Amino acid sequence: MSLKYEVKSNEKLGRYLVAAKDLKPGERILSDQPFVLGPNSDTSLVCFNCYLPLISKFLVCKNCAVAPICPGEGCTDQFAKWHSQQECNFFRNLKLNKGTNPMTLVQNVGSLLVLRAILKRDFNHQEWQLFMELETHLDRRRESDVWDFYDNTVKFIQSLGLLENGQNKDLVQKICAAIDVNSFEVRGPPIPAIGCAEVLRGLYLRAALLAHDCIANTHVSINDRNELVCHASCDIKRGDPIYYNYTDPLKGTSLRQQHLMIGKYFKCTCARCSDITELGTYMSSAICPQCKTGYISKNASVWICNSCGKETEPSVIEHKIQCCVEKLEVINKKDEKDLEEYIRNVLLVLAPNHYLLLDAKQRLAGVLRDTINREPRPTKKLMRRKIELCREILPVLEVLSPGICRTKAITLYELHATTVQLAKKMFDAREISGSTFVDELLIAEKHLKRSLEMLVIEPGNSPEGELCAKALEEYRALKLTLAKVIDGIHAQGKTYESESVSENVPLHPEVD
Ligand SMILES: C[S@@+](CC[C@H](N)C(=O)[O-])C[C@H]1O[C@@H](n2cnc3c(N)ncnc32)[C@H](O)[C@@H]1O
Repeated sequence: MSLKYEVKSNEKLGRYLVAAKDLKPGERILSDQPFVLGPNSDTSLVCFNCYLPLISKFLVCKNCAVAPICPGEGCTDQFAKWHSQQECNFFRNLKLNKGTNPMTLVQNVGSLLVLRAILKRDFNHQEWQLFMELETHLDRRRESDVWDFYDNTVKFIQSLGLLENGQNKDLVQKICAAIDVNSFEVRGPPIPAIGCAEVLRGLYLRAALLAHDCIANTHVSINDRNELVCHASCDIKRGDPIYYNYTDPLKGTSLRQQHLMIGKYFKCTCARCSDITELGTYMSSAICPQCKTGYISKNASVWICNSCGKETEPSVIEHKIQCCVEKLEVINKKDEKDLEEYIRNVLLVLAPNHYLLLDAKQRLAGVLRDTINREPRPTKKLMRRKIELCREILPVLEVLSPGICRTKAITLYELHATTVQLAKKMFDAREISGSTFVDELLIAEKHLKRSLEMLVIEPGNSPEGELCAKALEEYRALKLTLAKVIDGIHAQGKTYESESVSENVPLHPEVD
């Protein structure tokens, strides 16, 4: 199969990938196995073989008698194994020749990824060369705190005798930098019965060449076996750069730029970063304190209103926004009332799609989902509110993550689920006719279909892949319910006629 991408290089981006042919949304561009994968520098202890967190006890590998591994039955077959034969032999020699004991590795688990990368030098020379060619921004790091932060890792690697005569410590700093600048977050194996997992970092030599844009044209997923797959999220024309978003698209420009500058050492100049309205979403804007109708956005150091054109003193507005940030930090983000109150108050200060409001709305939709699924008789009011929140979030996602997007797929799935639940409740209570019920089910079907179109590219063995399987079952069930309701209408001697419920008007918006 011919490659879907080519590697190019320019002064601004360094090396980057471009489409070698026209690419369609959902088309696979590349897949990649990790060069190295491992825990973060601040992680707690994990099994050296499968990366499952080791909470209270651990065993050591029988062969090397050094590497901490899962207790009891040992690691399950489900997850990839990282304690290779070469590493095991290396540890065994350390134990025999230097008296290295398991506690040394336990205390240095944050340096394991660097250790595993340096061991590749002797066992996979070709990949090692590619790894050494990655962008590191080493000179900029030399003057920063991060250089001192990795001093312990340098000392640890040195103590293992891995730096040959004359090889300077910069090699370790370079490995740390290559990992920081180029790695992807990877979900570690979930703890059985608890479900939560460590966040790992994986370095993928081909995917590392993807350049950044705050409006990506790709969708990246990593499956349980740690394979990374990159799909086109929208149409990409031959010769166009292939972009991945290194930051969180649901954060405002200043936070995204801060993240890119600190972690990746560049100032993003993409279309979204160059537009004070963030492509018309006003995601970092506030309500103009002067005209009270327009939105003020920051242009260089000036806050200016899009309606009355007046400027607002930066310290005044920045103080207000900071209060909203701090308030969100302290409220109980699992409490419906706290979140509702926060949204109510902050709507008086910030533009309606401000990223703080979107964050609170997403959390509230999650809380409502849990309540609706838990309660035997959830109220219509709860369901309507959840539908309203999904409808408010979706248009912003359409602008910021056009095409295939994981958050959009999940939000559409949630919107479909609650639309079905609400319509069913009202139909069972004879509050709506059979035809209105069918109309609502058809709207839900449309949302579910769009969600499925995005979820189908998720790996089967990921939470999103599992959601895809569930959504498929629900799609079949929805089709059956639709047929049954239409049959019921016919059995009454009537015909189904669309009552054309507008999608934007919540069904029967009276309060319960
Ligand atoms: C993950 S690496 C990408 C591969 C890298 N260009 C190389 O040649 O090895 C990330 C680095 O690429 C550059 N880069 C990626 N996207 C960029 C962008 N939109 N603007 C400026 N630099 C970018 C920055 O130097 C960044 O630290």
